Amino acid sequence: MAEEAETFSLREVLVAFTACVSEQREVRVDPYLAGWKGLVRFLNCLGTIFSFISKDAVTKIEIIENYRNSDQRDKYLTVQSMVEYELANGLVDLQKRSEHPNSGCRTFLRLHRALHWLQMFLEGLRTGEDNSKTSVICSETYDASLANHHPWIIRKAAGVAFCVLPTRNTFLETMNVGTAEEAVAMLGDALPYICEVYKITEELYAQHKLLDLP
Ligand SMILES: CCCCCCCC/C=C\CCCCCCCC(=O)N[C@@H](COP(=O)(O)O)[C@H](O)/C=C/CCCCCCCCCCCCC
Repeated sequence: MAEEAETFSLREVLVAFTACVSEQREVRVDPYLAGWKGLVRFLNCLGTIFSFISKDAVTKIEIIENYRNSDQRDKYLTVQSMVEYELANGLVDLQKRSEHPNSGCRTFLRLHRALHWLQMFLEGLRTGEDNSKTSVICSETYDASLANHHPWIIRKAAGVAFCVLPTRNTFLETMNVGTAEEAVAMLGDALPYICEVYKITEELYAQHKLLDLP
């Protein structure tokens, strides 16, 4: 675990998200997944109580990675090309999970919702008081976002896990970018990029009426 903590770098994660948006305002899938993989590495350092969360994230990352490693890899280069390809070929379960339970669109939507939480959580960390509780920032932002899509049992388990999170400054210092102040400055630089990735994806999914995929 200590080894994983050493290899986690907030800088790498944030750089991945800053590389997501192309000049055509498309969201590139590979850096998006790289960003999530870095976050999962960080989550694994926080203790086994978070394993059920990281396992679910890894499952979803791997589903999309498998598309990127398949014969159809080019169709999954960006979120836009993925949506276009899967919809045009009837590869998305729109009403009920049945023939295509792990479509790229459905799986990406789960990560996209989690990105909304991440955006709010990082903003809460960035603007919080020195000794504010990460657990409170985490549960407030979770309740305002992802929790709306989770059943009671997951919400309960998540609430219990959040209780072990350290104070804000300790949390910021584990990010391997220097002092808490330096981590805050880096978050300030990177958050607009994360917000942009979220906004573009949200608009795309809304345009195609995909925001409630089962
Ligand atoms: C920059 C460093 C600081 C931030 C560190 C954050 C680290 C977060 C790393 C990963 C976040 C995990 C993302 C989880 C994706 C969840 C996707 C999802 O909603 N899955 C549910 C629905 O899936 P289907 O059943 O429809 O296939 C699934 O039911 C969920 C299961 C697991 C529970 C998810 C709880 C998520 C809580 C939010 C993350 C808390 C991490 C706190 C650590 C600071």
